[in-house]
Amino acid sequence: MFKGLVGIITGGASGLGRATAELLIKQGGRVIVCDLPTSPGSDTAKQLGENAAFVPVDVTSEQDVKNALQTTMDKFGRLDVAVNCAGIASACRIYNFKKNQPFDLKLFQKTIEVNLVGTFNVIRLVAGMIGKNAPDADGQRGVIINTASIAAFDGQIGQAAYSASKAGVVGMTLPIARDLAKQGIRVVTIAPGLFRTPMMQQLPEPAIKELEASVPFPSRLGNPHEYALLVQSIIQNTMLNGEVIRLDGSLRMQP
Ligand SMILES: NC(=O)C1=CN([C@@H]2O[C@H](COP(=O)(O)OP(=O)(O)OC[C@H]3O[C@@H](n4cnc5c(N)ncnc54)[C@H](O)[C@@H]3O)[C@@H](O)[C@H]2O)C=CC1
Ligand SMILES: C[C@]12CCC(=O)C=C1CC[C@@H]1[C@@H]2[C@@H](O)C[C@@]2(C)[C@H]1CC[C@]2(O)C(=O)C=O
Repeated sequence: MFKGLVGIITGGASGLGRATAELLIKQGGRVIVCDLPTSPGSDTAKQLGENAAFVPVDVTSEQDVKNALQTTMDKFGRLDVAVNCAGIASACRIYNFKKNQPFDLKLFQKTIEVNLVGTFNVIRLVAGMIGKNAPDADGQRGVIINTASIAAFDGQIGQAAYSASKAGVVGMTLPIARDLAKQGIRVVTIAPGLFRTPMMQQLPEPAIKELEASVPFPSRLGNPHEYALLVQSIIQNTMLNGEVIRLDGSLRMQP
């Protein structure tokens, strides 16, 4: 299905990113796994086989992302798809009245820096390389897929930083799609609900059970493969552009 296709996946060493790398390779694609040097990215790429390579990347660094693009060119000669999965979760109330402590400003800045600025940094750099592709019969050169969260719309208590970072990803989806439309590069954002990944598994199992029960149907955490299936569908469907797609079993998170 994806023979000849080359993708970059940030946050590709874990969770949603890793499942996406697995599916793209299974469908005949080749993948550059980008993740922090401290991540298991190198082992992940080995497990994925010869159609994968790992490049240590902090998505907030211009130089790191440029290195990843250089490796993509050297190893696979082109880039068709970028999937932005790198992200961090944070939780802090705006003011802790028991401790007389305001929200930690550094935590707010870090969350925005990785989730929003990091995603933007990758988009602005991959666009140049995807734009070099010859257009297909439909005039398309490639696709950029971002990961927001339903917290962009129904942010919970303690989620001001995380929700703001993801709302930023939602907000820039349409204008960037418009910026890149003439080059035939599509931009689509997925807003996942609750997925069973290491990010979620920091929570104790009883808390996870409670979260699962809050999902109308199916009342369970999403499987990362289900996220990857949506990535596959976005790649295949050229009409999808400038949109944010919720993938959440119709969950609307409570305060
Ligand atoms: N798991 C869930 O329920 C949901 C996750 N999301 C979002 O999906 C994305 C993927 O999350 P998961 O797979 O669940 O988490 P995860 O924690 O399993 O994977 C995230 C990956 O991003 C990498 N990463 C973190 N900071 C980075 C940086 N500065 N540069 C490069 N890589 C970095 C981590 O090393 C990790 O491998 C995140 O953006 C997250 O906010 C959104 C909604 C729900
Ligand atoms: C805030 C949540 C839920 C309540 C809890 O006990 C612990 C949490 C920390 C991780 C959060 C939880 C929830 O808000 C959903 C998100 C924001 C989760 C991190 C990723 C998350 O699954 C998401 O982005 C959902 O859309």
